Amino acid sequence: MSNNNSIKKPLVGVLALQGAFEEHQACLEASGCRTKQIRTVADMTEGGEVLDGMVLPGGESTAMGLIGTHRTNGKTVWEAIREFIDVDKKPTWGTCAGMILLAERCVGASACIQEGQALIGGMDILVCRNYFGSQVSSFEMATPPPPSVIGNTTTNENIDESSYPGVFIRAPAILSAGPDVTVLGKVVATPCRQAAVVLQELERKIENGETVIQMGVVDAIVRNPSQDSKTNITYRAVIKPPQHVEGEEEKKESTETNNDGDMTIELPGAADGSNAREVICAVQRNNLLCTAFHPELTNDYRWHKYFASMVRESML
Ligand SMILES: NC(=O)CC[C@H](N)C(=O)O
Repeated sequence: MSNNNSIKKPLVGVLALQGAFEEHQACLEASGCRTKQIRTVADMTEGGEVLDGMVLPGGESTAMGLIGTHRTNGKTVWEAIREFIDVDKKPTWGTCAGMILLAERCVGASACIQEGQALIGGMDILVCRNYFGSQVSSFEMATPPPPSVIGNTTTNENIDESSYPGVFIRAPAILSAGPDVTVLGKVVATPCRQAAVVLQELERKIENGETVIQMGVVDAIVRNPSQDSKTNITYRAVIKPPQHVEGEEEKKESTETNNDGDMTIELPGAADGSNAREVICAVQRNNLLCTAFHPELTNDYRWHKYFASMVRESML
């Protein structure tokens, strides 16, 4: 095994089934990485060089799920990516549709998939698809800047703490995040009409004390037992109403996950009559990074540089 990683440029795979993969490649290359388009399981190892990280781009998560879970023989691309994340612990970043794929739980209409959205999972978050509206209501909004790059920051590299131009295109929002997820950014935004209906239905169920498993609009990942001891658990993600113990101070945004994978959530409340809510737009959990917006559609490489630093750090 060659160990000259300090001079080796990281090799980042970009899932290229559909969506904005070429734009990600350009930004990653401008941030000191080499890139490779990934369409099949074989692409992930072909050529003898292992990938150091992976990016799942924006696009259409249902379409990507249909291709990514298609099995000809051997592993599906989704299974290979799960292993890449869980077993190899390689840095993986999902943007927009890619973030949906990395979520453990997802609400929002996915009309054509009966068994629920084909999620890869791994990030302990509940996302709402298309929260910010349809394609025509795409917009740009200031979002918090990414964390500063990890590792050897040269002193002459200025740390830019100005807001980051978030490009939101049919973007999902994160409604709640588990206790070991680091929230890297929040925005205040009104859900689109369709998302408001989904939220209302979720809120109604939660208020009635109903446990949400799959309610038509809720797609929850179902893990299968596998050979690997690390993932040798079968659970169905379940959303339960929050348990308020009398006298205990009410916890904001409480999200707890027990060992069965059940999740107790509290949805972000409407701030005022406009129904705007404070939702999460960027998170990290160990080797996983998710952003609801599209950093690959701007000339601001700060998020790509941050991810590149996560990848370099993992190679040490
Ligand atoms: N720009 C995007 O990636 C949009 C995501 C899309 N709304 C989905 O559900 O997959």
